[in-house]
Amino acid sequence: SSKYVLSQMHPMWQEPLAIPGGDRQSPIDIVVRKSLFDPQLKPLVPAYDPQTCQQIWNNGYSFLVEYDDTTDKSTLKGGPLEDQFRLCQFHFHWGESNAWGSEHTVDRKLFPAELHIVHWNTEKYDLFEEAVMEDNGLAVIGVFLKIGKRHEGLQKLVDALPAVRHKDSVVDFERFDPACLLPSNINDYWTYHGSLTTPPLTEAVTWIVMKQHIEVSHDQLAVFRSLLFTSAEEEVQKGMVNNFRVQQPLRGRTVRSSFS
Ligand SMILES: NS(=O)(=O)c1ccc(NC(=O)NCCCCO)cc1
Ligand SMILES: [Zn+2]
Repeated sequence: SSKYVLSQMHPMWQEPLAIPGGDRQSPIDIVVRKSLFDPQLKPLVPAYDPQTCQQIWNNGYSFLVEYDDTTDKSTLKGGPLEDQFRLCQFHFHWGESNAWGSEHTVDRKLFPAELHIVHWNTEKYDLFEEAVMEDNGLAVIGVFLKIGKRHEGLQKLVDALPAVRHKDSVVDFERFDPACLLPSNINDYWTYHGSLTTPPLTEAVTWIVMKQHIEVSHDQLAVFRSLLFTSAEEEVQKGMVNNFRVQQPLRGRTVRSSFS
């Protein structure tokens, strides 16, 4: 584990003084021995159609790979979820060094990066914008990244990143199946009720954090760090690194595990 003082970080946005609700914020530290095995948790059922992949967008926080979420072609159900959810985007959070970068931690262990696959509840809501305001509106799968062998499936995405170097740049991106970024075992996960980790920080998320990480190479992660927070017009260019939120108080919440 890496004991680093990150106090001199330059947060990309100011933590608001008052947070909506504020007692189920994300990310959190997952204390493994305090998580509760729930035998009623079902296997997760992601069903993604790569044809719904549309574009990559640098939004000034991260880069989002966005999917057409106007039909039920790419869905997530099962696990802790009662309803069917629709894939809308995935993105990552990472550090300036391999010593930190993830948003969630496991027994305080930091990972160099974390993938978030974002879905919204299409049984209860008609638009993402509605779902993002409701307590069971979103489901986000979190996957930790470790530095190791090159991830062949990720390379197609890495090769496209120079085209979205600056904030607000967008490039077409087709036929990418996010399932290739999931670990081989998706039956072992932790789940808890939390929030978005960037504004609007709304407490709408059922988090599903995979126990098994995926591996990417040092060079692949280095390309993430070549992106910029700033748009092409700005004089001072800022490297897109450390785009993670610090851990938030658990406030009495229980983290359930799908494995004992
Ligand atoms: N880091 S996180 O908690 O996974 C997260 C996910 C989605 C968002 N917001 C988001 O996707 N807004 C885009 C709305 C586009 C509507 O289609 C913010 C943070
Ligand atoms: Zn995220």
